[in-house]
This record gives sequence, C-alpha cells and structure tokens, in this order.
Amino acid sequence: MRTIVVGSRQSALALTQTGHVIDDLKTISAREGFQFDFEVRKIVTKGDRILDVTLSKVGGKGLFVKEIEQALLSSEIDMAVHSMKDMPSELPEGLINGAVPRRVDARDCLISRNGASLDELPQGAKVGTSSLRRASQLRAYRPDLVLEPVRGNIDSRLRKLETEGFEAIILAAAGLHRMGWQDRITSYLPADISLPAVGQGALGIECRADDEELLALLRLYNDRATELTVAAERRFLSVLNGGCQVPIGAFAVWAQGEDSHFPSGENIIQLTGMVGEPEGGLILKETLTGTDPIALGSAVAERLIAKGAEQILAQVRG
Ligand SMILES: NCc1[nH]cc(CCC(=O)O)c1CC(=O)O
Repeated sequence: MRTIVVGSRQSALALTQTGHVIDDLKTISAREGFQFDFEVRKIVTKGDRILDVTLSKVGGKGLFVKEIEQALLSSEIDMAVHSMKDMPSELPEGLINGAVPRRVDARDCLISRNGASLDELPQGAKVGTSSLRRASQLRAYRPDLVLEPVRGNIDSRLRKLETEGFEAIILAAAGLHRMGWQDRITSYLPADISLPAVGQGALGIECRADDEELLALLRLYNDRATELTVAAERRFLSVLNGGCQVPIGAFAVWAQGEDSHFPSGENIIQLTGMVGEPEGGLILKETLTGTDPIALGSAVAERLIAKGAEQILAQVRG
C-alpha cells in the first residue's frame, strides 16, 4: 500500500475540491485494484499570504502554485489539485498535469443581495469583481454599473456582499457548486455576456512526470473531452501571452458533430475567444471550430491579433 500525499492550499475551496478528487480517486483505485491510500498536506502559498492585495499588482496567478510545485519536486507531496484557471501555462521541468477530470459548469454567475438578475439591477448599482475579464464584459453590457474590486476566497467575497454595500458580486459557478453553495446563485451569466476564464470549472492534477505508479491511476481519471477543450483554451491564452491578469476569456465545447468539413465521428472542438478593453468600450470575439486543439487555439488567437488584440493587451499591461 502506497500513501499518496496530496498538497492543498488551505482555502475552503481548495480543501473541498482536493477532497472530491481524493474520493473519486479512491473509487477508481478500489475498482481497478490499485493499492493506494491518500493523505492531505496543507501548504500556505505566497498568494494566500497577500490575499488583500489586488493580484494583478503583485504578479498574478503563479503565486498560488510555486510553493506547491517546490513541494512536488522535493517529494514532500506527490500530487496537487489545481483550478485550471490558476494553473500557469508552462509547468516546471519534471512536473506534468497527470489528469484533467470532467469539467463542471464553466459559467460566471451573479449573486445579488435582493435576488435581482443582471438586467434587473438598479441603475448605477455597485457590483463586486476584481477580474478585468468580468469587468470588461459587464461594462460593455451594462455601462451604468459601478464595478469595484472584491478580493479574497469565495467565502470572504460572499461575506463582503453583505458587509461592503454591493448589490451583487460575480463569481465562477463552479466554485459555489463544489462548495455546495449553489443556492446562493441568483442567475447564470450566458457566455455571450460573460465569456468564462480559460479553464474555468476544470481542475488539473499536477504530479511528478516520472511517477508512473500514480500516473497509471490518474490516466483513468482523465476526461478526454475536458482535456482537449481546455487545451484549446490554454493555447489561445498562451499565444496572447496572457499569463497574468488580463481581460481575456475563452470557452471551448466538444461536439461530435455532423459538420461536413469533418469526417463523421471525429472530435470537433468549437472555441470562442475574447479580448476586451477594461472599460468595456471594445470587445473582440471570434469563434472557430477544428479538430486539433493546439491549431484551433492558435487560430482563434491569430484572428483576434488581426483585429487588434495586442494593442488592447499592451495598454492593459502598460
Ligand atoms: N480566481 C480564483 C478562482 N479560481 C478558481 C475559482 C473557482 C472556479 C473554478 O474552478 O474555475 C475561483 C473563484 C472565482 O473566480 O470565482
């Protein structure tokens, strides 16, 4: 019997999704006759220590994974569950993403204090989001709203909805579902109003590239459709050099379509990508289909670059 040590951040969401993954892996492990046991080890990351500083000011998403990757490389832990959204596009030498489990709801959602939908929010209502992507798209749809940052874990953001005078906040539906807090969701934002972040609603399981024993189990947990759609989104993001906090969104779906361009039965991915000005004045968007996620991600990015995406991103980074 081998004990797999699973590193996790201490946030309620990280611990909860790590717990769900361990439950799933235990089921697969027992069914397939593996000899694995699991144990959670909590790790405090730099991102957790500075949760009150706006992330885009301190260097972005890598902040949540660096310590975890060091613990993996030194074999202090064997695997770690990440939100795909927070996983950098390049993993360090020696580590790989061993499985992408089936994605849950990828949409953004609105949690409003009085049950109002986005359309029903009063003129000039104060809405909380720290995401440039959400702000850009919300401003394009409802220019009257007053958007203000709301940082912290989802539990503290929900608290701030009550204590800091917001009419509503925007969160990823996936986090609320995983926490069992889906009752708090007032309405789901359709992708044409708020295109989700790259990888939103999906998880990635990082482990050492040479840990064949564990990889054999993780392969059985991988969901091919999620792996390929998220790969297309991530390729799109990396071509746009979007590692840090940038107003970029993407969402890919998997269709086993009858499209005449593709031999029947082939896996067809439809990818929509968007780059928006932070003030919502201009939203660039493009949808393409293809069978190769890498080529598709690049193609959508190139289309947006041709429309001026790099100028928008240069302004944001500037
Ligand atoms: N930005 C932080 C983050 N990273 C992952 C999730 C949860 C949802 C997911 O798995 O995509 C959230 C919270 C949010 O954006 O509301």
